[in-house]
Amino acid sequence: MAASGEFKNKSELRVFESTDELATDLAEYISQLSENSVKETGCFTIALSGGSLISFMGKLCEAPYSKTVDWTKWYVFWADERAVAKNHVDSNYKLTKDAFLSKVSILNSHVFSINDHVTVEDAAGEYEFAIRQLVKIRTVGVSERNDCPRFDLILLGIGPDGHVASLFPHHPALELKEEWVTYITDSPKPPPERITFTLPVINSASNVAIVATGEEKAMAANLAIAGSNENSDFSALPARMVQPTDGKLVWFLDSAAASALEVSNGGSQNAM
Ligand SMILES: O=C(O)[C@H](O)[C@@H](O)[C@H](O)[C@H](O)COP(=O)(O)O
Repeated sequence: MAASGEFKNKSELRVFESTDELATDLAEYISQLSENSVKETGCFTIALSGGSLISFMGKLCEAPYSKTVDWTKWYVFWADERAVAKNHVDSNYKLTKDAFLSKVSILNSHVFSINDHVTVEDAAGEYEFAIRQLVKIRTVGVSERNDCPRFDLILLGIGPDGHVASLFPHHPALELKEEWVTYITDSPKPPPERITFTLPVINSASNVAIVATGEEKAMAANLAIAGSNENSDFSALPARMVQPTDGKLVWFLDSAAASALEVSNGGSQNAM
């Protein structure tokens, strides 16, 4: 690890010289969270995003994790999903299945993908209903603060514009307080129709990890992590609004994505 830093708001920054190093540390981080959660609650609930993030899950499919992780206790969700057929090249389900799910022994009945035969609005409503049922039977934990589902880990990517999941700058979806899952039909990043977790759900997670690699993410990562409070328009950068209430946020950056940050080695920094 090239550098790391703890911030006042309990978030942590990990910077890596290479994406291979990042993927190795990410696998260890996820494996550890899985082990702790299975010990505590008997299961591990993880929500994934799309994009390059999934390519960094490959190490989890290799030794030692392929053998040490108790995959039968995993429950997999999507923090956002495109409203396309599950076998479509744009589907996050397809992306995750090809790169990860097809290589580990997670039970099919523990994988919760969206209904791709209905409208995006209905898909969002059905997805939220399914999660509400799983909270009722305590498969998914619940936040004591606001009855939101409390996922053990939500894995997010970040766009050059600072979007996370399918929550884009200045979008009304950022304001939602009651809904757990919503839908958009105007995504600036194609395809246009998507479902997405809302911020209350993301910020109710026990752990959130944001993974960013490449120069094109450097500005958004810097603004989100070290942006000055003068720029109080948080809605301009959804990634800055990821502040888990009773959870921990860890940033995984390669050196290119961290290139706009001045992070002293191991030093602490004022974050957002
Ligand atoms: O479905 C999506 O498009 C994603 O969930 C989205 O939030 C993605 O994670 C970021 O856009 C980063 O994508 P890249 O890492 O591929 O740039």
